Amino acid sequence: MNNLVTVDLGDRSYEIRLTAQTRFEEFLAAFRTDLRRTWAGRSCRKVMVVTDRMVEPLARVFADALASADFETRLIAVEPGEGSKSREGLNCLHDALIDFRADRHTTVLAVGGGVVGDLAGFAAATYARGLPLFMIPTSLLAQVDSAVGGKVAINHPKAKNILGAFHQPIGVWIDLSHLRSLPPRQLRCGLAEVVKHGVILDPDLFEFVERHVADLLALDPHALTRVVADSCRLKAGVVTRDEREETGLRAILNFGHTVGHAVEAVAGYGGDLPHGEAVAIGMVAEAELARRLGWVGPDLPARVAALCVALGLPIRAPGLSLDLVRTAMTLDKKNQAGRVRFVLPRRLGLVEVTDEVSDDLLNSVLEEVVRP
Ligand SMILES: NC(=O)c1ccc[n+]([C@@H]2O[C@H](COP(=O)([O-])OP(=O)(O)OC[C@H]3O[C@@H](n4cnc5c(N)ncnc54)[C@H](O)[C@@H]3O)[C@@H](O)[C@H]2O)c1
Ligand SMILES: O=C(O)C(=O)C[C@@H](O)[C@H](O)[C@H](O)COP(=O)(O)O
Ligand SMILES: [Zn+2]
Repeated sequence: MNNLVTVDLGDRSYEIRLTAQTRFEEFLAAFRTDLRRTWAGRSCRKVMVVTDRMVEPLARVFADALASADFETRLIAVEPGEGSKSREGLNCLHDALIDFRADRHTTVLAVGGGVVGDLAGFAAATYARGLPLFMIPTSLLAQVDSAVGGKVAINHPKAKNILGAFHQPIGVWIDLSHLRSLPPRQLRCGLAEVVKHGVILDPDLFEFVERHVADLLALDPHALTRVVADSCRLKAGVVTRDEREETGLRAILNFGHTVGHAVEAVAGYGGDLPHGEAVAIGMVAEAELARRLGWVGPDLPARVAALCVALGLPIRAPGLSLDLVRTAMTLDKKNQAGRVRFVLPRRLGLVEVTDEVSDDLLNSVLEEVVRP
């Protein structure tokens, strides 16, 4: 087990630990260490384990390990998929916490992908004004992105993640062996966010993914370790400097997401366009916007598109309504004074936030995205 990275946020700092195979004594020791750092966690005797039905068997193993270490545990499994990141899903967790007689010393343990992490995290942020949250991300997307940085949320039917909070975990436990059961399509979704990290911050990471597509899709441990470790470090570096997206720095993590979140919302949560695929479509569209603005030459959008295709990710969302996609963008959280903002590349490894994309330019790029 390696301590991968410390997310340095003063008294809310936490460790991201990476292992190739969980040893439960090590997990329990790390969990206890992390609990001791928080006032509520110091007296924690109860743990609410939140998972989804696909990941439930794995979550049960962690719940059993905690029970054998004298924690009173309760496990709740939501339906898998984006549809659970909803007000109904949140109600279900709040009801379970009430039923469990959770108090402010009860810890929420999220075991699952980004949906479980965001949903359980928002339940933890809102119950009794904030419970300690520990994350065990089990999808690649959650390991490289969503378990890091404290954004927790549910969706509104019209806007992704619009009901949410910043609520940092007290610890993150990443076990690469959990990826063995992950469906290949979900593995690809995680790689989309890795490509994003390469484009916004790290040309070496981007080129590494270009060279190791087959290894990554085959779950080669060295290739996986590299992309998970680099992604966590890169994201932690951004989050420590702009935790709440106040200075604008954190917004760079939203490359591909202005278009991505809009097409995801219009396609319908729990439909056939998971987040990672929507991000791939969004990155290709936004790289093309940068080209048409003269910010980059043709090479960068071509490489982003080629890499997404090589990874088996879609780069178009044929048949979606352009009008609905435009309307969804009006609810993007980065908007200011009614203007839609984009994170666009200047070169590989460098991006800039802009609201200077004309309606005509945006429409012409989106027409290609949605063309049947
Ligand atoms: N908070 C953030 O910073 C942040 C960052 C990126 C994405 N997100 C959010 O994350 C969500 C997407 O996360 P995701 O891609 O993990 O989707 P997900 O949570 O729906 O997981 C994808 C599927 O894989 C299954 N699964 C997960 N781990 C598994 C495993 N080890 N073995 C077998 N099956 C497994 C799940 O049950 C689910 O069916 C979106 O809601 C997105 O908005 C949040
Ligand atoms: O952590 C961030 O900040 C991100 O933007 C990471 C994104 O990959 C992630 O999808 C996040 O949930 C988007 O945040 P939002 O504020 O645009 O909802
Ligand atoms: Zn994302």
